[in-house]
Amino acid sequence: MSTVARVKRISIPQIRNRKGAEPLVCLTAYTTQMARRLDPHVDLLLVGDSLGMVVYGFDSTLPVTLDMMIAHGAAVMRGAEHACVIVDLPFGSYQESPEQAFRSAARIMAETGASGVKLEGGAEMAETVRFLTQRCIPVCGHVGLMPQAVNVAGGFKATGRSEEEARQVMRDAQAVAEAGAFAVVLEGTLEPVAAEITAALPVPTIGIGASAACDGQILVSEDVFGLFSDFTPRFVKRYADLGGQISQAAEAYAQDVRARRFPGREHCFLPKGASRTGS
Ligand SMILES: Nc1nc(=O)c2c([nH]1)NC[C@@H]1CN(c3ccc(C(=O)N[C@@H](CCC(=O)O)C(=O)O)cc3)CN21
Ligand SMILES: CC(C)C(=O)C(=O)O
Ligand SMILES: [Mg+2]
Repeated sequence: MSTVARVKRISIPQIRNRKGAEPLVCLTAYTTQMARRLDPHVDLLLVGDSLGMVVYGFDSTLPVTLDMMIAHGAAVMRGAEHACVIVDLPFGSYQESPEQAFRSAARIMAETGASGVKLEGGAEMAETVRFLTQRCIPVCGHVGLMPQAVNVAGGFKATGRSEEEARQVMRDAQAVAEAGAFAVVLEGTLEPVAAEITAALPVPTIGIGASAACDGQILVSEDVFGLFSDFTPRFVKRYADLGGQISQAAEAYAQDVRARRFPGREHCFLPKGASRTGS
């Protein structure tokens, strides 16, 4: 046995056991470098299919492929040692049948080393959630505003406004939890509905635009750091303006190159004995 002290990764049972305890801190990550920065501060990193919109510039998450999710999932795993890493199943990779979902999820597990997968859907996906969890694949549910359903919903719209919608989201959350999901993401859901669902479920709810009543919170990291501005959902709080800093840095670099201020002697490979400071 190794005597070297190593950081042990947060496990799926540890995430599940945080129900009603300290809030679960979650963010998305798509790259190794971002994962490295976030890893010490979060409980869970989600490799979200939102990368289709944030990284690839698509106007929905529908064009995202399983191969893209696997490439980014593996990249995030190379940068994260402490956080539990979960990968989204992309549109078209799981809706057809539990068997299709298993084949896609098994590729994610084997080829990325992530601890579990997330899939969108409620009661209609409960059978699939059970099929995966009974076959060694931890599943996180995702109900309420489901971005892969954008064409059915007619936009990215909050849900739970009518009594009927509220009952639907509750039914969906309970169905996936009952089917074995270790946690359920609640997106774009009115506060009283999110509070009721959180009280009813035996597993943690992770909210995005679903109020402080949830057992945890998640946001898209690029929204949090000011690196994405195509749109800003009202549930986003921005903690930095890295996009503005990149613009300023690019402008400064361009000015330096045009004025021949960059590169300086310290950036050059010089013959032996040449002075770096003199001219
Ligand atoms: N950068 C980013 N952040 C996200 O949170 C996110 C993605 N991308 N891509 C996938 C989905 C899409 N999401 C979205 C996108 C837009 C709104 C939005 O504009 N909502 C409006 C209300 C729209 C309505 O109700 O008609 C808002 O004011 O929040 C919400 C969630 C959440 N997800
Ligand atoms: C925002 C979260 C919940 C997500 O599904 C994603 O980033 O794709
Ligand atoms: Mg997603």
